[in-house]
Amino acid sequence: MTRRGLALSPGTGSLGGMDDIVIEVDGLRRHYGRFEAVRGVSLQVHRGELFALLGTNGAGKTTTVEVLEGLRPATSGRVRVLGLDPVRDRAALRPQTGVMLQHGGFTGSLTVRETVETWRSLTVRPHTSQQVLELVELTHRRDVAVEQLSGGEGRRLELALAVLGRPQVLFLDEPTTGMDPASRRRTWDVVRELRRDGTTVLLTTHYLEEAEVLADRVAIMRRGHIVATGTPHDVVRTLPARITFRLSEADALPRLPHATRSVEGDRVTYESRQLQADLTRLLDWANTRGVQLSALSARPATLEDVFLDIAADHDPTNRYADPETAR
Ligand SMILES: Nc1ncnc2c1ncn2[C@@H]1O[C@H](COP(=O)(O)OP(=O)(O)OP(=O)(O)O)[C@@H](O)[C@H]1O
Repeated sequence: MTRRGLALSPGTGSLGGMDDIVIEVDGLRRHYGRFEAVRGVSLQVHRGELFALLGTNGAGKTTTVEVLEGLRPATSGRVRVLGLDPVRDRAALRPQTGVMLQHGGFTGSLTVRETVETWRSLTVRPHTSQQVLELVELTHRRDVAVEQLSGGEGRRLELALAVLGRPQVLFLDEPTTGMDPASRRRTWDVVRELRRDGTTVLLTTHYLEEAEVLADRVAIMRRGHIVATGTPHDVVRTLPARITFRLSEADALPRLPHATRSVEGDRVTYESRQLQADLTRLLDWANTRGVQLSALSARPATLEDVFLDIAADHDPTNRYADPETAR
C-alpha cells in the first residue's frame, strides 16, 4: 500500500565512523540479581534490515531490546547502536531511534491529535501530525480521547509516535498485540514502507507469521540464548516438510524414500526431506490403487514448527544456528 505524499525517509544525520552494521551485540549478558536473563547473546543487524527477535515467554527478548534502547545497562558484553553505546551516548542516540514499547504511557484524556502534538513539541525535526496519523490510518480518530481508542488503535498511535522523529533505527516490541487480523496487516504495510525507506527495524513478536512475512532475518531465543538464527527460509529448512491425510486402512501405506511416517488413529503424517519426490510417489501409489486420501495437505515447515520444536525442550543448541550470524 503506497501512502500519498509522505516523506518517511529516516534522518540522515551522520554520527561518524559507522559502516553497514547498525546494531551490534557481542556476548551480551544481563543479570537481575543472581538470575541471568540474557546469557551471551550475539547478533548484528545491517542498515535497512528488519530483524525479528522471537522466543518463548521469559526468553530474554525484552531485556535484550531494553539494553539496546539504553533503558538498562548490560552486565557484560558489547552493545552498539549506530556505533554508539546506548547508555553512555543516550543523548546523541535518542533522536536517531524510535521506540514502541509494550505498554506506552499516554495521558488518556488527551485526544489523539493533542497527544501527537505534545510529542511533536519534544521531537527534533518531526513529521507533521497529519503525516503520521495518515500513515497509521488514524486520521478519522484524531479528535477522539486516547482512552476511547480500541487496543489495536492504541498500538497504532504508539507506532505513529515511534516514527514521529524520522528515526534511523526503530525498536518495535510486540507491535501488533491486540490487533485484529486486518489491523495487523495494515501495520505490516506500514512497517514494510518504513523499511523500504531505509529504516532499520528490530522487532519482537509472538506472531510467527508476522516474522515470516516481514523479517529479513530472525533469531529465536530460549532461556537467555539464541538457539536459531538466519533468514526465515534458512531457519525453516532445518525441519522436514509435512504430508498429512486421513485413511482408515493405514496398514497398506507405502514407504516414501525421503520421509518418516507416523500414524495416529486414521491420521497419517509423513515428515519429508524431499516434498515433491515423496508427494509424487504417494499420489502415484494412491492413484494406482484407487485410494482416496481425505483431507490431504502437503506443506513445508513453518517458523511456528521450528518454534514449537524449540519450545518442546529438546536440546536445539547448534541445530539451527547459522554460524555467520550467531557467533
Ligand atoms: N526487573 C526484573 N527483575 C527480575 N527478573 C526480571 C526482571 N525483568 C525480567 N525478569 C526476568 O528475566 C527473564 C527474561 O524476561 P524478558 O521480559 O526479557 O523476557 P521476554 O522474552 O521478553 O518474555 P515475554 O515473551 O514473556 O515478554 C524472565 O525470567 C523474567 O521473569
